[in-house]
Parts: sequence; C-alpha cells; structure tokens
Amino acid sequence: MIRIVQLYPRDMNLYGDWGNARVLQKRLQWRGVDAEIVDHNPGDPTGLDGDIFLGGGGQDAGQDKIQEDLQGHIDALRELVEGGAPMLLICGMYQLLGRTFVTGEGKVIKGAGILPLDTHASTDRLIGNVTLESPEFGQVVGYENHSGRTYVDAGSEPLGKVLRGAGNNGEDQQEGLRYHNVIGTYLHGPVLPANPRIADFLIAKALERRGMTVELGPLPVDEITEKAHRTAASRPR
Ligand SMILES: NC(=O)CC[C@H](N)C(=O)O
Repeated sequence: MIRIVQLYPRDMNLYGDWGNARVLQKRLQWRGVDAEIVDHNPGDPTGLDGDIFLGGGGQDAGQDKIQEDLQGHIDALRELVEGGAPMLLICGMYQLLGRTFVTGEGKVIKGAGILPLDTHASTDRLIGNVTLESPEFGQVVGYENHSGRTYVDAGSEPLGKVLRGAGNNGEDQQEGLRYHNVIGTYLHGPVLPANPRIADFLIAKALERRGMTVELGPLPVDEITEKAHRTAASRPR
C-alpha cells in the first residue's frame, strides 16, 4: 500500500490541485499497487507518515492559516526531503517550503526554510497558461496564477526553462525547482493529468524507497493524457 499525503488540502488546494492525488492513486492502481490518500490539515495529530507528499496552491490567507502548523513539522519535512521522499509542491506550498513569502501587504509568512528560495509579492499577478522545457520531463504544461515572485538560490536547478508564461518571477525564464526528489512548480491545472512523466517520476521514487519493483509501462490512458497535453500546449496564454 502506497500512502499519498496531501499537505493542508483544506486551505491549500486551488484550480483542482487535489486532482494530482487522484492521478497518482489511479496510475498506481492500474499497475496493481494499492494506494490511499490521506490528508494533513492544521492541528491534525497524525504525523507526516507517507510515501508521496503533495502540497497545493492557496490564497495568501490560506498560507497564513497553515504557517504555524507547518513550523511544527519542519524537522519531519526536512528529514523526508533530504532522505529522498518524492514531493510535488505547487505554487503556495512551493513558496512555503522555501524560506519566506512576503505578501503584497508586506506581511511576512514564514516558510519551512527547506527549499533554497525566497518569494515576495508584486503588485500585479502573473496569470495564464505556461509551457516549459524540462531536461528531465520534456515539455511540461500548466496554468499559473500568483502574485509571488520566487528567486531560487544561484546554483539550484529549476524544473525547466519557460517557453511561454512567467514562471518563477517573469524575469529569468526559470520555472520551479528540482531539489532531491522534490518538484516545486507554479503549475496548476492540475499539473499531473497532462504531464504523466512527472506523475510516474514520483511513483517510481516512492516504489524504489519501499523496495518494490513494478514495471511502469504504458497505460490505456496514455492517448488521453497525450491529447490533454497537446490541447493545453496549443491554448493561447
Ligand atoms: N496560486 C497560488 O498558490 C498563489 C500563491 C500566493 N498566494 C501568490 O499569490 O503568489
């Protein structure tokens, strides 16, 4: 049984980010592996025990709400990240696994300080469809909507190079971050249905860590995901 943990889905779950958990669960089940989805929300007594971790996007107010609980789980999260646990962090949670997010009102929301990045909001929002080229995953498509501008430390590896859209900050053509087995990105959509290579990367890492050998071959859904990808890539910004 593979356990997929959603981090703060009550407050951090925009534009269908929850769909990422469903994609992972289904792709595992189609390969004959049972998978359950468990949620961690502020105040939940349960520890962060799982195989794949997902964090979604959220409004500034949602980020503010979860920051205290997040501070209480920094050690556990750091251990997971440094130990190679697969994690997909979207937008608001991508920002909050970094060091700080300074909102448009100048409020400082504390992050976990695990990812080498800082974010500050600007007056305008970066909104629209995104296409990027990733060395690992090829073309990746999704949708962004954020006020935050994220700057990753020099020497860190982005998820990819922006071909269309703004990405981390609209300036350096970088989108997201790759760090151990963490993928940080601004892409909603949700991102996994149209980018199954990222889904299978997370699945492969989870299975590897559990010592399970499972062939991640083609799936009957491949044709549909291909079509979804092409359609998303052809849409105007
Ligand atoms: N879509 C999001 O997760 C937004 C994150 C954050 N509130 C921002 O505006 O930058």
